[in-house]
Amino acid sequence: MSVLDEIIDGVREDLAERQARVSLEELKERAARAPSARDGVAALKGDSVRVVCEVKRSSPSKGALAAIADPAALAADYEAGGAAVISVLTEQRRFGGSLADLEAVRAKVDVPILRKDFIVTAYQLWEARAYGADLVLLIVAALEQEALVSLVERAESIGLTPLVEVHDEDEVERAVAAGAKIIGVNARNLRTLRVDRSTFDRVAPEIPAGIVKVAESGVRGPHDLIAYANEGADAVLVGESLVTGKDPRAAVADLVAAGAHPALRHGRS
Ligand SMILES: O=P(O)(O)OC[C@@H](O)[C@@H](O)c1c[nH]c2ccccc12
Repeated sequence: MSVLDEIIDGVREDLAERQARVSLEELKERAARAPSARDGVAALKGDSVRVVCEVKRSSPSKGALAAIADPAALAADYEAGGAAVISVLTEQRRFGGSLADLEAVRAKVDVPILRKDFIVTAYQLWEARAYGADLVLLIVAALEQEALVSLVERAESIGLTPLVEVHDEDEVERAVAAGAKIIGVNARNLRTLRVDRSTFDRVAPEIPAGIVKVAESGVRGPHDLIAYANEGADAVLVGESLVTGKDPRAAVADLVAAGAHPALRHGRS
């Protein structure tokens, strides 16, 4: 069984527990009271390269990264540094996240928030909205095509912007067929957990113009952002290097400044 399959098995067990505790009706009522969703597409596309900053305590490949006692304070630092979107990992077993983290971050920042999890059912979309997310990650490798199509539609119908994650050319085709407006190319293969930064350059040319392109994983600093931008990235998604660094606010500001350099405006659609 691949790591991805193992993660999803755990996600389904935890999900079943929450579903037994909280009805879909309750979630929908809570979602109706949540502030309306911010525009995820607008946040990720513009003249400068946008920076998505992730709240991530641990990962299957590296184990514990950072304790992050106060995820909202970290998110506020990200926002002050110029983050366009904040990604909150809510998967518990491997990434140490929770919906409580999402709720805490929502209460603190104004920028759009991405719920980063392994979403396999519409119930999780309602959770995302109920706890204040504006975008949701949908991982092509984790979903049958029919499920992907219906989750993209359902997410949009409740105001969420899906960020559809791919690892190769075939998955781009599936993401496009599902109607993705934002495609994230993850340099970390979720089956092997290996990071290969050349993935973006190989896969991004298959993404049709007009779809927002996000380069995910392996960004260590401004030089990686610049490389991804030169390969056509509209945005980058950064976790580990921010949560393990000394000054996340300054690190984000450095990335944002690099992404605002006029020379990078060429080549992006
Ligand atoms: O920590 P990094 O290498 O900067 O990567 C962040 C992000 O891309 C990574 O956390 C991620 C990308 N896709 C995911 C899917 C599920 C969980 C996590 C992820």
